[in-house]
Amino acid sequence: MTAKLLDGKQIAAEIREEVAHEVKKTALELGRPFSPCLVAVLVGEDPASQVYVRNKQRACEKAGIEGRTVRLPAESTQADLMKVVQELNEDATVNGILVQLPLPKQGNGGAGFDEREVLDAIDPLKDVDAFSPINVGLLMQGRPRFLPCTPHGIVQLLHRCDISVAGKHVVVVGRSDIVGKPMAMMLAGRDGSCGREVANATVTIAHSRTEDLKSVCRSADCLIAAVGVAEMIKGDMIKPGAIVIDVGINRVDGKLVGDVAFEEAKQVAAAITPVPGGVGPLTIAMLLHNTLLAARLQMA
Ligand SMILES: Nc1nc(=O)c2c([nH]1)NC[C@@H]1CN(c3ccc(C(=O)N[C@@H](CCC(=O)O)C(=O)O)cc3)C=[N+]21
Repeated sequence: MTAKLLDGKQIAAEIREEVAHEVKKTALELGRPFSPCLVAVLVGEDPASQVYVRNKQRACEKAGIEGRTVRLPAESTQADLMKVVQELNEDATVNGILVQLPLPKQGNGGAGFDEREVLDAIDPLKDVDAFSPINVGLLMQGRPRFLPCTPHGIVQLLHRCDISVAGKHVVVVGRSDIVGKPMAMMLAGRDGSCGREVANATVTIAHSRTEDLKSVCRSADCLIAAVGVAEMIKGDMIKPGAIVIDVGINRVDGKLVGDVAFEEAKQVAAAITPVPGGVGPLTIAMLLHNTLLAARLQMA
């Protein structure tokens, strides 16, 4: 038996359609043009970041969202970047701000950028990534404003595929601020604490220092791989019949591969997300969702 493919691309298209519909509906209700505006700040010329920002721009257009990109050279200073963020905070035509990560290592006169200072400076009401301390704190307290895009995309995927993790053991491999940590909080929450039906899981956060990672992973009814190491999760690390969510986006010999050894895993799992076409497209869909939400919050 081979695993069912969880079609993130298809679900992302549905969500983007819903956002587009909501944007149109809001314009009708307001009786005036309404087009939320998302600005991505891209420092330097990292090819992967360029692709992502381009995809995001295209998705925005189709949803009736104005997508703009502010480009800064890799040699910019911290002060240059802080000034851009301040200007976008103060610009009432801008609803959402996203500073593309990672920032180039060689920037800021060779010293590198202070990423935390930049994220801390983004207006929490425009923080569509939900990386600012206020939005992280609200999520931790179970009263989120914006949900971080990748974990929220995964919640939507599970929900829309009728997969319940309530009472089940979820193992999240990876403890990043962007995916691992918020993912764990969202799935462990009470019903509705994240405004979503996917909750009440028993969650383990595993990482590079976990002893006997294989046994921990094998105990998972739902395994979420967010480590950033190509094909690290092998078939024998998966419980037969488990749900496997692959968050990895690794470029190997010009090909995109996940954190899960897909061919092995699909022989063992009940359902699995592919890479590409899994979690990645959902991240973008939830970014559009957050941009619409930001525009609404700023009207109120
Ligand atoms: N402030 C910030 N917010 C982010 O959300 C953010 C970021 N910085 N930096 C980089 C990562 C990465 N990321 C991806 C989103 C979509 C795809 C995506 O759509 N992937 C397609 C394939 C795209 C391709 O072919 O390269 C897929 O998986 O099917 C990938 C990667 C968002 N990130």
